[in-house]
Amino acid sequence: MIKDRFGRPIKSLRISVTRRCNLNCIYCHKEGTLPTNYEMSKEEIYRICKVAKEFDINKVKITGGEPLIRKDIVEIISALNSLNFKDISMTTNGVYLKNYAYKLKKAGLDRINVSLDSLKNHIYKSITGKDFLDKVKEGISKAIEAGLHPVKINMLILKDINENEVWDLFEFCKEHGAILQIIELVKIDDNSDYFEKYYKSLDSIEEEIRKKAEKVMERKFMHGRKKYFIDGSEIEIVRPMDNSVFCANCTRLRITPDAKIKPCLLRNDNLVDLKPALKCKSNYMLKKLFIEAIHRRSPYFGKYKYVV
Ligand SMILES: Nc1nc2c(ncn2[C@@H]2O[C@H](COP(=O)(O)OP(=O)(O)OP(=O)(O)O)[C@@H](O)[C@H]2O)c(=O)[nH]1
Ligand SMILES: C[S@@+](CC[C@H](N)C(=O)[O-])C[C@H]1O[C@@H](n2cnc3c(N)ncnc32)[C@H](O)[C@@H]1O
Ligand code: SF4
Ligand code: SF4
Repeated sequence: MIKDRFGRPIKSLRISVTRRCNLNCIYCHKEGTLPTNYEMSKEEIYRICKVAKEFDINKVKITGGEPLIRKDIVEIISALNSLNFKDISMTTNGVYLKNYAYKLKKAGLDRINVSLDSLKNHIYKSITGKDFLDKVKEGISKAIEAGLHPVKINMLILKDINENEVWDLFEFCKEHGAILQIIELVKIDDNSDYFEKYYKSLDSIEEEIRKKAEKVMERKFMHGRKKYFIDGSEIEIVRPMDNSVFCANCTRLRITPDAKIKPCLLRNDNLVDLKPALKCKSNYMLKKLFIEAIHRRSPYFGKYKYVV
């Protein structure tokens, strides 16, 4: 298992297959990617994943923009499935999920995360810009029916907007057999005004959850995130902001839609462009660039941020 200079093993690849999206969430970090017209082909994604497997990277997450906007998304999942990853997952806004759930499962997708910040139509619309709440709910039901497991519901907490909906969303997840994932708003250059206005620390929410929990677990190789077990259901908490423990346990390498390795969500000064190497027949250069990108990783929050 390959490790970076800070002893962090590289266990998963997080691939943004597009930057395009059918929603317009006000807070969106677009996985930290920069605007581009280039979108990797299915073949390029496959080749990058094949090289990742050679480094013992056994988990892959497909994200966006919105991954279900790509016409060839089912073929992409099939191609990855042929590489025998232990875990293929996707994060989606769920708008197109109803039609895709069975096809994705059949192609080899193991599990799915669906973003849903509110169960109220007007709030959902004010966050995403679109009136698609019912479509997302239908998508979630189909994903569960199709056997994608687990289905996680991503709820990003915004002050004075949806902070009082945690327990409604928890009940919704319980009814559907899904896991609730509560997410802290992350600041990026593009959302700093929004951040000042709507950032909410998760301290009080986590404390409330902790008091109700029968059991707590830590995902050691996933940022040390905490999972709380309540009434036969689960809540996972994602708290990246100023969190050196989160970064110290970061085991992901990211791929941008324009075929660059992105060592950290919050940086764009250390990208490694794979496009020239993708033009070569052999994978030799690709492998060298993977090693270079792993070498460029450093925990963003904590004392090592500026180590080069
Ligand atoms: N700062 C930071 N945030 C991350 C990182 N990975 C995921 N996140 C955030 O975590 C939230 C949930 O991401 P998802 O795409 O649902 O996936 P995940 O929960 O990270 O991964 P799985 O548990 O494997 O499904 C999103 O807000 C992501 O931006 C990371 O490496 N750094
Ligand atoms: C960037 S989206 C891409 C996948 C898909 N379009 C979706 O919305 O699920 C992936 C996840 O990042 C989360 N996210 C977006 N902007 C964020 C921010 N500023 N802070 C924390 N999480 C964010 C979203 O809520 C979503 O769950
Ligand atoms: S659906 Fe996902 S990618 Fe699209 S704007 Fe919302 S968070 Fe961003
Ligand atoms: S180092 Fe920290 S901020 Fe950067 S990707 Fe990893 S967990 Fe996220």
